[in-house]
Amino acid sequence: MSFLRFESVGFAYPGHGPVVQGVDLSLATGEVHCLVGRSGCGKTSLLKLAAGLLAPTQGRVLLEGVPSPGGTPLGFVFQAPTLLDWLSVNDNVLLPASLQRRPGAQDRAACAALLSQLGLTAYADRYPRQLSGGQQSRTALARALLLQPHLLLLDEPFASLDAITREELQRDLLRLARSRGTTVLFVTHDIGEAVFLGDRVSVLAGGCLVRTFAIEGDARVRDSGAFGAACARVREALGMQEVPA
Ligand SMILES: Nc1ncnc2c1ncn2[C@@H]1O[C@H](COP(=O)(O)OP(=O)(O)OP(=O)(O)O)[C@@H](O)[C@H]1O
Repeated sequence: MSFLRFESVGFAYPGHGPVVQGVDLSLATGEVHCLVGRSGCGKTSLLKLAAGLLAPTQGRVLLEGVPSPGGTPLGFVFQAPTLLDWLSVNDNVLLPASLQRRPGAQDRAACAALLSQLGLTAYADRYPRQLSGGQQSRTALARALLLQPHLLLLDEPFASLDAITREELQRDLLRLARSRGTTVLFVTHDIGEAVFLGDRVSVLAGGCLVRTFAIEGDARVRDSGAFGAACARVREALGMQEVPA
């Protein structure tokens, strides 16, 4: 059984034409799947359909075999870190637990472990305005992982970061997702980011899934020829022309 499955999924916002059409896609448990596509092609809408924040107007979205949202715990990281200004890093990360109950020792231990794994321990008592962009993104990632979600949905979470910080966070994300067996659906505009992170990369255009590529072996190693070739295949599927120097 696939972990997350889109079956002939279509979606239209009320009073508008379709923004997602005929999407068939299955993610295996623990898979990191990247969605790339031009602005407005329906990536965020597809993430929201996976989360059950939108209901398909055609087809169905199944999470662990039942229509989403079912009982599967999931985490969502948005493009902007969306931290609460008036809460410390520690309390921002604990928020998903605080919304359900008074955080207990187990929640605090999970929070401390995530802060440590993401290099944030020294910043636990700071407020979001006292953090760099990368630290804010790490805090948002820690918060999304607090309740050990089975599915992590990320909508261009590192888009505003500089290249060095972005690469560090990509590695942090992969390390944490792999060690926990978390299934990840990651939206990005950045082809290199998609090829580096994804076990598979899907290309979305005009709300339709046009191609899915498996990324294997050396294709995951940045600067390798195979990585460049995989990026070129994705670029071609996006209909992007190579511009001669
Ligand atoms: N609430 C809404 N009501 C009507 N149309 C919407 C709504 N939200 C998004 N859209 C439209 O749906 C289409 C797909 O939007 P979506 O946000 O899914 O695209 P995207 O690929 O994530 O874009 P970007 O990369 O720019 O974030 C766009 O044309 C957008 O204008």
